Amino acid sequence: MAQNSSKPLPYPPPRSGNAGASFQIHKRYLAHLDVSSNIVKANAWIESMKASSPTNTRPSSAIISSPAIVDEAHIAWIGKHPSALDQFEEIIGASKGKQIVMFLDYDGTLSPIVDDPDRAFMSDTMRAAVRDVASYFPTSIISGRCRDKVYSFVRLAELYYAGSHGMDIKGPVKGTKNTKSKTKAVLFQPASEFLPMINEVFNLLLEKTKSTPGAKVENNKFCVSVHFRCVDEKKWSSLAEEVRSVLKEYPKLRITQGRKVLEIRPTIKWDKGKALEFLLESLGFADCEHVLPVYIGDDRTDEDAFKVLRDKGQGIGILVSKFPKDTSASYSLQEPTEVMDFLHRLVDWKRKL
Ligand SMILES: O=P(O)(O)OC[C@H]1O[C@H](O[C@H]2O[C@H](CO)[C@@H](O)[C@H](O)[C@H]2O)[C@H](O)[C@@H](O)[C@@H]1O
Repeated sequence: MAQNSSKPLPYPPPRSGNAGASFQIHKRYLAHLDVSSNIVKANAWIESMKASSPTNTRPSSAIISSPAIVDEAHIAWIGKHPSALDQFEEIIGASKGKQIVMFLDYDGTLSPIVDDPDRAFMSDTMRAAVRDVASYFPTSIISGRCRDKVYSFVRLAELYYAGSHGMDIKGPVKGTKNTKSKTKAVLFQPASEFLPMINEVFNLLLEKTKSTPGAKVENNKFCVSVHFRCVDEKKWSSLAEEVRSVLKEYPKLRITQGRKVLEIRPTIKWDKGKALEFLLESLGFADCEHVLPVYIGDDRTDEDAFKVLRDKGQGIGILVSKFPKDTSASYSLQEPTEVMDFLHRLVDWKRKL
């Protein structure tokens, strides 16, 4: 059994460099965070949701055997996924002779995580940073949210939007100066046949969960989110069981976990990674060597996009996280304010060219 410890964890986690390379990361710690199956039992969902969005910046003491191990884990993790701000020159170096194309997740990346999903507003300064970035580089928002909802938060008409985890893609009507092809209004909805089923399940989940204080069900058009953030943790198992009991009648739907949320979506082979590939193609960069996709995201569903970039050996994945997570991203940023700093640096660099 792991022991509790009173020694505070370093915050912010150490940033600089190669010190971490010599440490072996604590395997049990990361293994705990890695749940690769999409359909897992209710308890595993719960553990995964807790791990992906801890209530404070300290990893759960239940999975750490000593503070020294936590320090080592942090340092080793930063060694493997260094700050995209610290390594800015390296990232820029990789873009030489290439067109940077930006992909940005919304919640936890452009807006801080808050209790009420309807109030996850983006700051005006972040909006200005995204607008500036989009004036130099083709830019897409890829979100688990319903596309209209994420647009209502971002309100920038010049961007591409991929809502419902990439199952609802729409481009700007006008082409931008950065696109290689003459851009037509892109619209792609690979899961449209699931719409009636998703609505049915949304209503069933609303009914089923209404007796659980704090539970919230959100209709994201081609998927549904069941929020646990405001539910007493003692009730998480029964809430997860309610979700599972509804879903067992719908074998064509699957459940994935995010930050204190269960996400119900069609079983089709489509995710944020596929959306990234689709958007690159729509922008005229399919099989192109002269493109550098940069994807920034904070959640488990963003891993599909990080993995596409890693498997292609092309592009830059940046995970937004304050604590070690198993990830296919190469770099890290700690929180949305660091994302904004990174966007500013990109724009400043481009303006000086
Ligand atoms: O792909 P994303 O844009 O990151 O969307 C994933 C989910 O984000 C939202 O939930 C998360 O943010 C909420 C607001 O900060 C927070 O209350 C919740 O606990 C987080 O899970 C959104 O509401 C979900 O529908 C998305 O699936």
